[in-house]
Amino acid sequence: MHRAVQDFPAQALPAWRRAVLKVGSSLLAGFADQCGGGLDPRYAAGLARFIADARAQQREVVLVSSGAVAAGRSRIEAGGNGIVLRQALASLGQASLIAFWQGLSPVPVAQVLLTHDDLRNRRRYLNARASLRELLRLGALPVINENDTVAVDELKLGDNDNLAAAVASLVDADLLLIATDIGGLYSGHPQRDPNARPISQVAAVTPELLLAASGGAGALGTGGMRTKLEAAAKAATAGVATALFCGRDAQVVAALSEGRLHGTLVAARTDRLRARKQWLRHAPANGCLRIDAGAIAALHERGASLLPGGVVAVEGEFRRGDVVELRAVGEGSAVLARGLVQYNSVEVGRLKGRHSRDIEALIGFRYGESLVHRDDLVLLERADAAASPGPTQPFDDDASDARIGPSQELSQ
Ligand SMILES: Nc1ncnc2c1ncn2[C@@H]1O[C@H](COP(=O)(O)OP(=O)(O)O)[C@@H](O)[C@H]1O
Ligand SMILES: N[C@@H](CCC(=O)OP(=O)(O)O)C(=O)O
Repeated sequence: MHRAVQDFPAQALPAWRRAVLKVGSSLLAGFADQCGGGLDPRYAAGLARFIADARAQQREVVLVSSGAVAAGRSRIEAGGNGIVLRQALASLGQASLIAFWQGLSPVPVAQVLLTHDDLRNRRRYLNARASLRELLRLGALPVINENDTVAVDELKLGDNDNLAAAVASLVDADLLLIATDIGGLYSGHPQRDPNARPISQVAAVTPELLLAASGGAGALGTGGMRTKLEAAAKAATAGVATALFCGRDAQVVAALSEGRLHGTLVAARTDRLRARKQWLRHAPANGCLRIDAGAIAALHERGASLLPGGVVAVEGEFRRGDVVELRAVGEGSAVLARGLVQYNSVEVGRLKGRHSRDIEALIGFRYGESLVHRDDLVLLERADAAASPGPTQPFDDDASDARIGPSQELSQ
């Protein structure tokens, strides 16, 4: 049965500025005839060109790349497919995988290994996010893989499709691109079901679709189309659209740079920011920051991040990555905003009222200039604020106006 990318007519790729591109083993490995089973650049080169084109268009790409196990297999004689063997092979192949992408990338590549546990833990999640943002700011290409050596059972995301969806949410991407060895999603297994039809657009990932995609992976991949659809469903919930396409077809890959997709587009179910802010609105808070009038105006009028200078008092005990409420000074004042705090309560206690350039001098390190970044902050309507529970601790009268920092502290 002939399955071709022509099954998938061109459609517009949603506008994007930051994307996560996932490249599966099926595109990188398995051409034993030419590469002794190691990594083969024949398809990866086109994808690397797409990444370079994106950079030239002032866009950012984070790469999630499989292929470590396949690369490991080419370095050592080992039969079988057991989990411990795969972990060892991933370890043997990971350095080659990074070297492989570096050989194709005009900019420095950076290795990032993650597990599910890293992304479930709010502090490690924030740390990973900050590192990835910094890598992008520096102009590097982050190349992410699952940390297979330590990832088993509940630590494991299990497949890089789901890892890519988690990363898309982690880095606030507006698009998830999944390159694989088939044109897109079919209504049945494309190699086994003669009646399988191509599906160009998916408005919602239904159980029926998941069933249609459950026919298993190709010879080299792990998840098959099912994990790609599961990943797309997760991304959709986080407000990110997913494009599934054939990374083996040079024209399909080149068309992406021009905003055309030949493949399957899974729509986002909500706006990305709305999904995040919705979560923030309802997540339980562990503390409260009392902020001054300058800070309140900056948050409302300029959509600013909260810098230390605008904080007057700290209430409750919280850790980096916890949700805190922002309130004006004064008993009975309503919750104005909620957000993820970048420093713990002791650190914020030392930083309050001070200029952000002094952060390192005051606490010995620095995660960034803001206490609550504007991307991690939701301003509440009056109705939300009224519904919020009261402060976790009584108002701290020790905070004197004399310690309030300059309002120009609240930048961005
Ligand atoms: N409904 C379906 N539509 C498309 N592909 C499917 C479907 N069901 C199963 N597949 C299989 O999924 C494979 C892609 O997944 P996989 O082998 O895991 O690749 P990767 O290494 O890119 O993750 C396809 O080559 C195809 O054989
Ligand atoms: N972490 C493994 C990849 C696991 C995986 O999801 O593979 P794939 O289905 O090819 O994307 C590796 O690097 O080999």
